[in-house]
Amino acid sequence: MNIKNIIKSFELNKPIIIWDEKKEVEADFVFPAEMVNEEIINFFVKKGKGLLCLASEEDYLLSQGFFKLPTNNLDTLKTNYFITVDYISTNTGISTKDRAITIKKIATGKNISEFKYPGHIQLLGSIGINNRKGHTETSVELMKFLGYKPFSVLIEILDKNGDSHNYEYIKSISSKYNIPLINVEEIYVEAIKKQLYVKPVAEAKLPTKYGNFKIIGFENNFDNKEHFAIYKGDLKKEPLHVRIHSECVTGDVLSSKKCDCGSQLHLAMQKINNIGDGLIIYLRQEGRDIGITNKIRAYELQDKGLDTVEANLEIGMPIDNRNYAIAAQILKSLDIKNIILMTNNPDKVYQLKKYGINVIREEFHNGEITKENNYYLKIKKTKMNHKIKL
Ligand SMILES: Nc1nc2c(ncn2[C@@H]2O[C@H](COP(=O)(O)OP(=O)(O)OP(=O)(O)O)[C@@H](O)[C@H]2O)c(=O)[nH]1
Ligand SMILES: [Mg+2]
Ligand SMILES: [Mg+2]
Ligand SMILES: [Zn+2]
Repeated sequence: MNIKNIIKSFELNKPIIIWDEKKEVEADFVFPAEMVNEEIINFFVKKGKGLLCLASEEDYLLSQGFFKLPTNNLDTLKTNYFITVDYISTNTGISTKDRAITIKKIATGKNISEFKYPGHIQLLGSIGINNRKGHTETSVELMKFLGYKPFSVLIEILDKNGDSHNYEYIKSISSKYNIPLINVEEIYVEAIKKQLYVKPVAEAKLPTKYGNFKIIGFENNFDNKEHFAIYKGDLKKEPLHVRIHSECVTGDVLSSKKCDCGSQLHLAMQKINNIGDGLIIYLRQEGRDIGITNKIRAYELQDKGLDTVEANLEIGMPIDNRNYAIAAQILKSLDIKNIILMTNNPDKVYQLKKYGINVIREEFHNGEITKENNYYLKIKKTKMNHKIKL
């Protein structure tokens, strides 16, 4: 993401385009609300043609007295619509001049007492990029880390025929007007690198069968799950040995032989105890983050002959739903940047690097191979590209 180009575009009174390939190429023009003017609104409604919206943080809007529209919850995209408003001194509210005034007034901190409603500016509440990766959240987040006030104006782009979701058209608009095209995912990654949603809040001794460790608890505003970490020695050691372990209650707690999880966890504890310095992050991502009940559903199908990949797909779940942004956040909260990662899973390495962690190298980390987990591990190796030695 080229931040200079984005700011340059705004300074030339041009928007940027934020697009989302996952939502079948939804693309919106986006501009900082604090800089809005008639000319840009005119461009938005002429070339964008969708619904003109002003996005801001939900908590802020609520604190200013703006409120949400009732919903029957049938909108699967979960757009967080607030009321529509016009600034009190506007005329009909619909002219580009009126709309620019309304937007500016919201961005300068006016509260609901100075607005008429319903009106012509649709308000949207951002619930944070960690909770939802929509245009609302990404555009507000982008404003924040570019140093603008956290208010964005946005409008969905419809093509010549009035259709949305046309990537070729969006690319052509971007090059015709020389407007930077930015992906939702790029903004998400940048937010994970720049912001800190997690902080260590408690630490205690944890003597174990495998050595004397310390355990750390976190305040987590990222996904609100109770992830924790254990470590031994000096966390300042560089590069630090790190194991990022996803919860497997059947393997870790019940000593199930169906997988290698419990043995991998204990091996990591033994290794770190021997090395003297290292960290294990225990992520509450049961069942590759589909939850224990879904994992049991998948196990039921595996009893009937499906493999671990087919079973997840059969119950309508992704093969692997894990996002390691939270692991990158925990490392960042502990001031750890350079690591040796104990894993056979290339996706852990790929994602951590993407989120700004310097994985100096990966250390092969085989658990116990049993007759019960052999087929499962073979599938992980062949279908999920894990570097398991069988
Ligand atoms: N959905 C599903 N999840 C499983 C199955 N078997 C194990 N898991 C989950 O897979 C995850 C394994 O976590 P890890 O051992 O940290 O990760 P990994 O992908 O094996 O990668 P490395 O061990 O680092 O090489 C845990 O969340 C388990 O609960 C299965 O058959 N189906
Ligand atoms: Mg939209
Ligand atoms: Mg594993
Ligand atoms: Zn397991």
